[in-house]
Amino acid sequence: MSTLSEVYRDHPLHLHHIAPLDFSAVRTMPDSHVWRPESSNDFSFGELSSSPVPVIDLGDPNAPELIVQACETWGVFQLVNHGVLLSHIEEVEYEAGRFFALPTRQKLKALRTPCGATGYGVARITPFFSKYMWHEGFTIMGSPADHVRELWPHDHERFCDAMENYQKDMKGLAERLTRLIFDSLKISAEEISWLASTTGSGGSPPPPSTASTALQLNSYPSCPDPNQAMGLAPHTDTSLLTILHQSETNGLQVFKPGLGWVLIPPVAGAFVVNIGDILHILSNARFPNALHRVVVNGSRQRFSVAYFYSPPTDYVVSPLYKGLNSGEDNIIPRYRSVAVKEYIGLKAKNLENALSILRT
Ligand SMILES: C=C1C[C@]23C[C@H]1CC[C@H]2[C@@]12CCC[C@@](C)(C(=O)O1)[C@H]2[C@@H]3C(=O)O
Ligand SMILES: O=C(O)CCC(=O)C(=O)O
Ligand SMILES: [Fe+2]
Repeated sequence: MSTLSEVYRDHPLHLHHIAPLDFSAVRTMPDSHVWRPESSNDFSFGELSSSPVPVIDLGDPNAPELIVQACETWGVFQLVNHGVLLSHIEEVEYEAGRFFALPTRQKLKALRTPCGATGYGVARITPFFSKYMWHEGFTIMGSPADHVRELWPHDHERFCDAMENYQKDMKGLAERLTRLIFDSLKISAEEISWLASTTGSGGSPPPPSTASTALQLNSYPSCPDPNQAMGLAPHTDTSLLTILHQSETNGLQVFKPGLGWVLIPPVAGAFVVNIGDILHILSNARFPNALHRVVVNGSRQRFSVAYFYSPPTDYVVSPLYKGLNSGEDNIIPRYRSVAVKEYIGLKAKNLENALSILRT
């Protein structure tokens, strides 16, 4: 089976000639980065909406129902009391900050290779937009050692340990959430045999989990003209689900039909969990794949860390959710089946039209 980085390497976007702007060197907005000169008219009142994205306590006995409800109405929720050590979150934020604070010529040593998916660079969705984003990223799949060894020859282990510990934590949490959501959708255990079992029965060790995962460090430098910039353009994630930690600066917004762009304010210690394209397909469109974007700030740099969790690359995704009541049985599938790696290829060519290509 191919790994996630191999699959992304098979679908290169030729971003290698695009390096992020040297944000520390600019005092005015280069035209290449100016969005919406016609003013901020799509920052609708949704931002001031009185119905915020739900904040759910994972220790609450009603958490499963609350999560499914949030998945249905928003495709996104915030999660507190999730059991992940605060020190692990802080270490990742600290190391990410240390990386992005390096001088540009240092960061460029970690620049993604021509077809590579990992390392320093612009967002993968960049070629689909005519303007550049006010953003720099660092993509990790497994160990980041090869990218950072050169930057800190005597001291790269701290960075690597923080990223690897955090990925372990995220994997555990993602498995827990996936199991909870699939149980609620009455999707049988055989259908998700790829999910590591925590209740290894009969003394046999649980099967190795082969989920596809990636970690993305995001930095949005402070911007001389935030109203004309875009931190991260509107997109949905390619994952089953994404677990995001944002620093204490506002910026993340989700699009809710009928409401507009709604701010997801940072809540101390919370994760933002959002539904990606793959769970949207698996749920037969019962759960929306949350469309989200990031706006930038005039005085503060913003950071976030996103963990993308998906089934193995050769897993065939199909609408498994058939309705909860017998009357709803045999609901018509809205999408045709698609292997994870095939879907990544469709997205590399078509971005948000990838889903409509699969529509039955
Ligand atoms: C596992 C993933 C998920 C990726 C691609 C690959 C590594 C980097 C991820 C992101 C991170 C930034 C937004 C996004 C839209 C982007 O441009 O790169 C994400 C994308 C996706 O969700 O498709
Ligand atoms: O920075 C954020 O809050 C969101 C990042 C994001 O959407 C992503 O990495 O896919
Ligand atoms: Fe995203």
